[in-house]
Amino acid sequence: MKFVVFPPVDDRRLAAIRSAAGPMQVAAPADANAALREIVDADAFFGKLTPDLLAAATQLKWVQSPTASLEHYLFPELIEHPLRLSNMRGLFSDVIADHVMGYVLCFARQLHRYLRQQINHTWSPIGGEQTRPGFATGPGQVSPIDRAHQHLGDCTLGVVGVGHIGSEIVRRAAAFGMTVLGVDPYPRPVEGVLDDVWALDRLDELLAASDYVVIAAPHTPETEKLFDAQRISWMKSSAVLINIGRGIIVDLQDLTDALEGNVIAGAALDVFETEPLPEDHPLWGMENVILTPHVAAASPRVAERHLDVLLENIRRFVAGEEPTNLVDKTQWF
Ligand SMILES: NC(=O)C1=CN([C@@H]2O[C@H](COP(=O)(O)OP(=O)(O)OC[C@H]3O[C@@H](n4cnc5c(N)ncnc54)[C@H](O)[C@@H]3O)[C@@H](O)[C@H]2O)C=CC1
Ligand SMILES: O=C(O)C(=O)CO
Repeated sequence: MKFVVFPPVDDRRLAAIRSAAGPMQVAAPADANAALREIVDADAFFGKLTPDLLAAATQLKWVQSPTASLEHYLFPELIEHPLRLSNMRGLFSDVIADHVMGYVLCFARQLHRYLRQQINHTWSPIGGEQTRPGFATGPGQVSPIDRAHQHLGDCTLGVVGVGHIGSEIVRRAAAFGMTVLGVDPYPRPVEGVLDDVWALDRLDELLAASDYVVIAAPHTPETEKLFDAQRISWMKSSAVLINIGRGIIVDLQDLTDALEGNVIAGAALDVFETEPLPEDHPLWGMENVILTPHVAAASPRVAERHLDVLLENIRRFVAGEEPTNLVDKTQWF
């Protein structure tokens, strides 16, 4: 058996790969021509598979993608090929869920607006001029300041795509006392937190009920521009749209128009239809928008987890077992 790694990885990783591969031969070609020669009799591959490499392979059975998302990895010959493909999903679920809760807490407590004020040394409670929220209007009355700051226990968070990342978001939101909803084409309960994940035909119901809508779905032919003007208009006018899945799922122009027209109250985005977001895009200047540059998955643990998945799948391949994170190539996830 033979395993090819291309493009090359560092020496420490290569040593770990060789150790996991045991009796399986490991080739680490230094350039594309060498990779074309090595892949001819390879059984397994890790890295960036191109149409040329696949065409040269004669007995490839398993490929491990280095990324979670596959929209830039798949091509027609690969989809049709009988080989098994596994991806890197699940490595960042906890840290991305933390990132999402960061967005939620900013909007609930207006932290993103107070940060802007802090830069200008401005003391100005959002919602009004009073300096003692909760006491300004007398017992039992809700002051404008109180109204401008949410109680998370009163809020509903709806997740679109309850997979690895979506499940972690559901767990965290529930721990903050939020009501949680979820839709997924393959609904599976999030144990102890959300028994009834809805089928996709209830997406608009989820949108109408949620104060925070979080997109944690992959880019697939079905999710492309899923959030257009019409779908965004199903959301509450007080709601916030959060996207940490893929930028193409949200029509950026429609979202911009919706924010400018107060169709929804805010947005927090880590991924964009165009990355980097152009410098002159109107979203940069909106006070009710939080933008992060595709960093929701960034964490010091990712590199080790990435290697762990690869090594586990090499071990499984050698043992004749199914890889973890197997992908349905026709569905792109
Ligand atoms: N912002 C970032 O840095 C990162 C973003 N991602 C994105 O997050 C996506 C999800 O990652 P995981 O949760 O690990 O993957 P996963 O495969 O565990 O979960 C994806 C879920 O989305 C569901 N889904 C598929 N089509 C759908 C549709 N039309 N509507 C609603 N749900 C649908 C699937 O059934 C699955 O349950 C990835 O595909 C990737 O695009 C992943 C890693 C980092
Ligand atoms: O692997 C992915 O899909 C990512 O977005 C990593 O940031």
